[in-house]
Amino acid sequence: MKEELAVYIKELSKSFKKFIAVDKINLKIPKGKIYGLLGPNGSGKSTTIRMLCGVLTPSEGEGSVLGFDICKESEKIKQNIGYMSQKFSLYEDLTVYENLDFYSSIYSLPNHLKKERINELINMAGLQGKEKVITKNLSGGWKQRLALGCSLIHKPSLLILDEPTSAVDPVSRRIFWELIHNLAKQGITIIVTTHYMDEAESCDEIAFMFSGKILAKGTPKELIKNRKCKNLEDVFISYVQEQTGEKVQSSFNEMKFIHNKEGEQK
Ligand SMILES: Nc1ncnc2c1ncn2[C@@H]1O[C@H](COP(=O)(O)OP(=O)(O)OP(=O)(O)O)[C@@H](O)[C@H]1O
Repeated sequence: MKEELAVYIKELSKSFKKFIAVDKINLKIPKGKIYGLLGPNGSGKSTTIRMLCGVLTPSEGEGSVLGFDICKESEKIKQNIGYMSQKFSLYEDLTVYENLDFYSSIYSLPNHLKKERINELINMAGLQGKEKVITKNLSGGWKQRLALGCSLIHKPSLLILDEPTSAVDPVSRRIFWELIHNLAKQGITIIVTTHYMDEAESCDEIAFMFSGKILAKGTPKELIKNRKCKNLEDVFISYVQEQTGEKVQSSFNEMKFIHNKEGEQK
């Protein structure tokens, strides 16, 4: 049912002049799920996310995020979601505590709730003992967890993560994903874009984007089983080959195609 969905979008498109960046996509994301948006560079993931966050007006289509209309109620969407990108949006010269305090002011958290909420997030992110450290002196993994804390300061029920782990080491990626799973267990819906197949496999559902379209969606297990492939990377490559009629030479992430001189596949 529609009200059980955190995100519902129908035939959503975005064009920049004549270029179609997102082409009639449909998504239904149930509350409390971790939903992965996958696709090579330029496939339309960030444009989709920007429309879901209410910062970019769709050219066509309709939809709602947390029950708010994406075309008419973008301000309400912005107030009710958490967003974190690979750039982290932290103030490097402020301490860990001051960054959280700053975000609590942006979201107008009442003074009597501030301290408690900041302490909750410091515990959630494992940042105890680092409250007074200047942010620029933190490693990438710590900055990432602080950025996650800042994005949760107003207790959003939907968290949108745009390539959150692309700037951190493998150990930090694993710790970060443990935090994400804990948040989902608390009922927070999570939408995450990623290039990493292991991350895609730990999502409840995924959609694979290519050239602005969604080529396939479902649970990782379903997709692998239905396509009779050994892993998700092979599933996606097989969909791209079917769509383009060309052979994919390299990994999903780079998507290089093999042509012969006549433009036919080798
Ligand atoms: N404001 C804009 N004006 C013109 N073209 C744009 C604009 N924003 C995005 N595009 C184009 O739309 C396409 C999709 O971009 P988008 O950033 O959504 O892809 P992506 O899948 O998020 O890729 P990446 O992983 O590199 O961020 C790209 O070809 C991009 O150049």
